[in-house]
Amino acid sequence: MTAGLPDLETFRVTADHRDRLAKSGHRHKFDYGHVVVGAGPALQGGAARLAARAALRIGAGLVTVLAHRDAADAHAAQLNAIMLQTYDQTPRFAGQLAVLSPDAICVGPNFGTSVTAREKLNVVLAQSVPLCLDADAITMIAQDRQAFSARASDRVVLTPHAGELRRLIPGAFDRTDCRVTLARTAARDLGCVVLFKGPDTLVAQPDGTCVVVSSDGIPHAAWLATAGAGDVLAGFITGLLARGFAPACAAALGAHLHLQCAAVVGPGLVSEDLPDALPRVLSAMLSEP
Ligand SMILES: NC(=O)C1=CN([C@@H]2O[C@H](COP(=O)(O)OP(=O)(O)OC[C@H]3O[C@@H](n4cnc5c(N)ncnc54)[C@H](O)[C@@H]3O)[C@@H](O)[C@H]2O)[C@@H](O)CC1
Ligand SMILES: Nc1ncnc2c1ncn2[C@@H]1O[C@H](COP(=O)(O)OP(=O)(O)O)[C@@H](O)[C@H]1O
Repeated sequence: MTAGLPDLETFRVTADHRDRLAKSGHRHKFDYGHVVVGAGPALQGGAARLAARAALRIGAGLVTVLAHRDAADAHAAQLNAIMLQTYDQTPRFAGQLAVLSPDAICVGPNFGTSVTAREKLNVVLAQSVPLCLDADAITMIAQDRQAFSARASDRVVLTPHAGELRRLIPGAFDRTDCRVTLARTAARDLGCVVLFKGPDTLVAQPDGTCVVVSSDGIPHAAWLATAGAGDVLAGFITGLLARGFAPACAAALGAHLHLQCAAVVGPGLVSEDLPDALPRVLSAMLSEP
């Protein structure tokens, strides 16, 4: 248990997690899953690219950024291993998504909250694969919570910070400031896995299960308070979803690895550094007996 968070299990990496994170044998890239990251407005693609790079670093076999054609030049100039697919009109977004046939999808990081962004979010919600919904996706869900709850399930992970969680469950914030209660309330009311970000990250499930991924004792964790760190976390989680980790496990393990990356990078950390610290973190973790 963690101080100040009674009755809460602390997330710990197990041998099974390590086995499943490793890549070995004769498997090929398609065996490790395909992540699609939905991107937003043309000149604001950085957050989607951060998520995409994080998903690739955590071992998804393929990662594609799906963007409007207007944004293609900006993305193409900055993507190499990550693939790029475009659509020319919002109605074609669904068709392109079907062609890509992802194993997990991330939407939210600078996705926008326009009418067309909402149409695309609805297409994503209709997919049967695991989803990580962050940032602007959460803001849109908060505007029509009932419709989301009717479609949500525990294959969906929402990753709100405190501002976003308040939008999702404003009434609960009037009743309590207990972060555990807030995370559990959101998971129960929305019917999906909720990762509540903060120095202590909470992962709650609709059945009330809740684990904490604590930053206690992790050097330099406070350097995660920087723009884009959450976008990277969304990418880590989506990559783990594509690799077949169950949503609550993907969320907690993703948050754990995120903290370990901060410890490796240290002071001066910016969000781009986090995915690129993952090889050192994974090498150390996978060589543990
Ligand atoms: N490099 C990039 O392109 C970046 C893009 N970003 C995108 O910018 C968009 C807006 O996201 P923001 O979160 O900045 O703005 P939001 O407006 O969604 O949320 C910020 C609001 O929530 C409040 N708040 C309360 N508790 C908070 C907490 N613990 N952490 C953060 N805010 C808290 C803030 O005071 C503020 O009013 C998203 O689409 C996001 O993905 C950001 O992730 C930053 C980096
Ligand atoms: N002081 C801190 N200690 C540990 N982790 C932190 C701290 N501040 C922020 N984080 C982590 O950094 C990430 C920030 O995400 P978020 O607020 O969504 O930022 P952004 O929208 O800029 O990407 C979350 O994973 C959060 O848990």
